[in-house]
Amino acid sequence: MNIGSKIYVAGHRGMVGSAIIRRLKIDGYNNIINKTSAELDLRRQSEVEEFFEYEKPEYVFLAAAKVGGIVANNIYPAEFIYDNLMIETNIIHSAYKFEVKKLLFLGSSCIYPRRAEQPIKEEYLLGGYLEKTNEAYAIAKISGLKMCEYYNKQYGTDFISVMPTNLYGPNDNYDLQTSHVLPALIRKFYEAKFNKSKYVEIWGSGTPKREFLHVDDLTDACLFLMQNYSGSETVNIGVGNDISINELALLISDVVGFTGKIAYDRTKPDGTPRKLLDVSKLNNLGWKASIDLRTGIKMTYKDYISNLYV
Ligand SMILES: NC(=O)c1ccc[n+]([C@@H]2O[C@H](COP(=O)([O-])OP(=O)(O)OC[C@H]3O[C@@H](n4cnc5c(N)ncnc54)[C@H](OP(=O)(O)O)[C@@H]3O)[C@@H](O)[C@H]2O)c1
Ligand SMILES: C[C@@H]1O[C@H](OP(=O)(O)OP(=O)(O)OC[C@H]2O[C@@H](n3cnc4c(=O)[nH]c(N)nc43)[C@H](O)[C@@H]2O)[C@@H](O)[C@H](O)[C@@H]1O
Repeated sequence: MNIGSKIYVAGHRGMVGSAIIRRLKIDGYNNIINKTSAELDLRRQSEVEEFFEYEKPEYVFLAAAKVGGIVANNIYPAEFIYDNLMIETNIIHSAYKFEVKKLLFLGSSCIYPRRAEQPIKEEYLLGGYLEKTNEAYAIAKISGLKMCEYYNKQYGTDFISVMPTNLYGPNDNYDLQTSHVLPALIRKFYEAKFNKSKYVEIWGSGTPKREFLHVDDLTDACLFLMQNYSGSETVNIGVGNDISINELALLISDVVGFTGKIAYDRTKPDGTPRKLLDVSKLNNLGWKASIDLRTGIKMTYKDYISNLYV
């Protein structure tokens, strides 16, 4: 990939896609193409093929997907499997058909078995049952990474798959019904402080553990892998440590400056008890995360506040 290469970032308005674009521009790439879902619905095969035939991108970052937190995944499994299977199938097949030089597919740590040994190595894939709350999404993501593997095997393509852990950062989704835990808690603690509420309600028991990676670190890893890695084996992207949801809530309340109490809505699901990625493969390739969680949350909170008043 050089600065004049034609690069298609699918999902460029999302948290990950927008971070990839930001970074590509900083690095001087000047031939980036993209389309919103209103301009090109990636679930439509013929439209996607027409787009690839016309644009002939050389490199593709596949960051378009139907994405959401635990409750959205649990309530809308049909949408999560249909949208994601269609988007992946159309883009991966078009990338093969119109001779894309290299494609990077973004999966997710929820592809691994619910009870996987911790930390989770790449080879634990398909070694056990999936977590029910995001099974539909996970099956679609497993299909996507397997498509990359099979196309590489049969057609000799250069499609790589990365499995990021839970992400956060600027341009995240702050809708309290559909968001992930970190943006939801930033908003809940901010609003509770603003409204002088006595407590903030978090979902579930607070005991599940999660690993959080800032999206700028993710982007750095994706560009590093696009430049330095080829192969059908997936690569985990994470920070290598995790914290409980309770600890996360305390950290965010501290950053925001909320002094009230935390309450628990136990009618909401806990999901996977733990999903800490083993990132030794990525570390051995020469990449490590650099943004620590407190610093990342401070940066994200600042961004959240600045967007409230625009
Ligand atoms: N967020 C996380 O914690 C996390 C963790 C692990 C992996 N990932 C992976 O990272 C990738 C990006 O996630 P994200 O958090 O950036 O998601 P996001 O903020 O929800 O963005 C998703 C993007 O996909 C696009 N999209 C959705 N449906 C589409 C369709 N039918 N046609 C065209 N575009 C469509 C949307 O485009 P428009 O804005 O134009 O509608 C949106 O910009 C996904 O593959 C996800 O699985 C995310
Ligand atoms: C990365 C994504 O992870 C998702 O799983 P997953 O980490 O459980 O998704 P999250 O929605 O981030 O929830 C993580 C944990 O935080 C708890 N939690 C506490 N308060 C809240 C809140 O206000 N909002 C949210 N959303 N959670 C909250 C939630 O019950 C769960 O135990 C998958 O469903 C996706 O498919 C994807 O893989």
